[in-house]
Amino acid sequence: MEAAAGNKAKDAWACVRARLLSDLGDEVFSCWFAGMKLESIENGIVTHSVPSRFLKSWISTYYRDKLAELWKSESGQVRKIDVVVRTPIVGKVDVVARSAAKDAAAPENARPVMAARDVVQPMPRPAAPQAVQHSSASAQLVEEAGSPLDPRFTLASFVEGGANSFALAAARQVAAGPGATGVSFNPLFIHASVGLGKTHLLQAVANEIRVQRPDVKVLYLTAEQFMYRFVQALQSQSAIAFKDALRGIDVLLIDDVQFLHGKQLQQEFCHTVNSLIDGSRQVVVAADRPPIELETLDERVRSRLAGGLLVEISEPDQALRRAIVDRRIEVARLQHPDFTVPAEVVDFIVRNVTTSGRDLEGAVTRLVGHNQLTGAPISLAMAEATLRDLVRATDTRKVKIEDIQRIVSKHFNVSKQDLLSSRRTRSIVWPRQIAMYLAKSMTPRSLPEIGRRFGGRDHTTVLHAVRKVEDIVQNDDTIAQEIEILRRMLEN
Ligand SMILES: Nc1ncnc2c1ncn2[C@@H]1O[C@H](COP(=O)(O)OP(=O)(O)OP(=O)(O)O)[C@@H](O)[C@H]1O
Repeated sequence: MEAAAGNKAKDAWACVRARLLSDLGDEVFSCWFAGMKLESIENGIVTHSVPSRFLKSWISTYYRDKLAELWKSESGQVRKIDVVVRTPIVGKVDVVARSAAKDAAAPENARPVMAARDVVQPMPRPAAPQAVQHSSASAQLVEEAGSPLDPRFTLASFVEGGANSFALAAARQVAAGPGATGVSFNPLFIHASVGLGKTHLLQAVANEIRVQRPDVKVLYLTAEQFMYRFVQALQSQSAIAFKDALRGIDVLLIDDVQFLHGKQLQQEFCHTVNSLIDGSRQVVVAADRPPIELETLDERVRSRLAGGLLVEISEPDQALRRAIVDRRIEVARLQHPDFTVPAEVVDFIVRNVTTSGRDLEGAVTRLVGHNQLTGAPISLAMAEATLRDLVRATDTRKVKIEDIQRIVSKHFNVSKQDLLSSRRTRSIVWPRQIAMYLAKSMTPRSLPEIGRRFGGRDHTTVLHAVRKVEDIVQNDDTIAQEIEILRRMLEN
């Protein structure tokens, strides 16, 4: 935005915010709009960004008209409101929201975001197993609240490798219960970027407990489902019964906790987790980043979650990728015994699809689909054509911290050594902060890892740098453009 136009837009947004606050009240405003930012106004289209896919859908479904009405009263030229998802912590907009939403159980009208989990799915997914019946009404209430489990997600079907062996060992331990070894980690917090097996592991724990320890009350919920159920219970005046029922759970598994929003819901979540842990019940939580980086969560919730065992699943190495592909081919062959994949095609997938278990599975699934639909045997040429976009997606996501350090050093004319040193002169501190900001926004690396790669700095130093640059980018168009140029250089 031009400076004058930018200021006008910011003023208009301040007025719209104030009207939202006064019309909707403090609680609703802080729940849905506190993290909303104005990204741009172009050709009558106002683009807002929010920190999560869930918020995007909720606001688009329930508040888009309200936003449009308020914006139109500020400027007659506004025609349309767009809401997009920005990546957390930094202000980068990620318009392509992740497709997986795991709440198949929530009623359609109460569920703004429900994309199909796997678009290409050659094997019919078996129906979810019947919920274990517990006698009391409260147990029944909780059973109904749970998200359905995918019976394919078991500990046995989870392929072990260096990237996930610690997480798998912790999951096995929780599934076996503290009685098995006397050791317990509470809460167990598993974090990993997209598609690396968090949901698989959490559901595997629930599936295992249901089979091996049927007396144990286990509940798997996504954070979104937790929110829906709580809101439903509040509306139907059954909140107390619902809270009691939740607190009677033996093992509570909450997935995608980065989507937990709203002050009251976070408080309820925190109370539930506290009372379970205080009562020696097990809590397992998964998220796409460690607790310290869950910026939308209340400080108390973050510190509670950080107080147990933190386990990261990192990107699969070559051996693990190969094992996942081999396993997936084996499973496909159960249904399609003629399905064969030449070794060179397996090598091609393992070398080129490097980011997640989901993409590796997707690659095999596509080959099955192609093979079944066309009858053509799998060949390298066919794989290259069919998997082109998966390979390209992998390539573009591969910005390395070393590249960021190299390009930022060159751009600001400082040496890489200075960038990693402890020198505190402004001419070095600023490029260093920009480099850390880019590392956070363009790579899947966590704050502690970025800190380590920048001369062994603490994660709080990285967080400070990220926030500082983010603030400046919001308010200074020249610096925003300079950073955009660096971003493009890195993407090319
Ligand atoms: N180590 C593994 N062994 C077997 N399958 C795996 C492994 N890692 C990932 N997968 C498979 O990849 C797919 C994606 O995994 P999952 O949904 O558990 O990822 P996630 O970390 O929860 O992703 P998201 O952050 O998008 O929710 C699943 O079908 C899962 O079975």
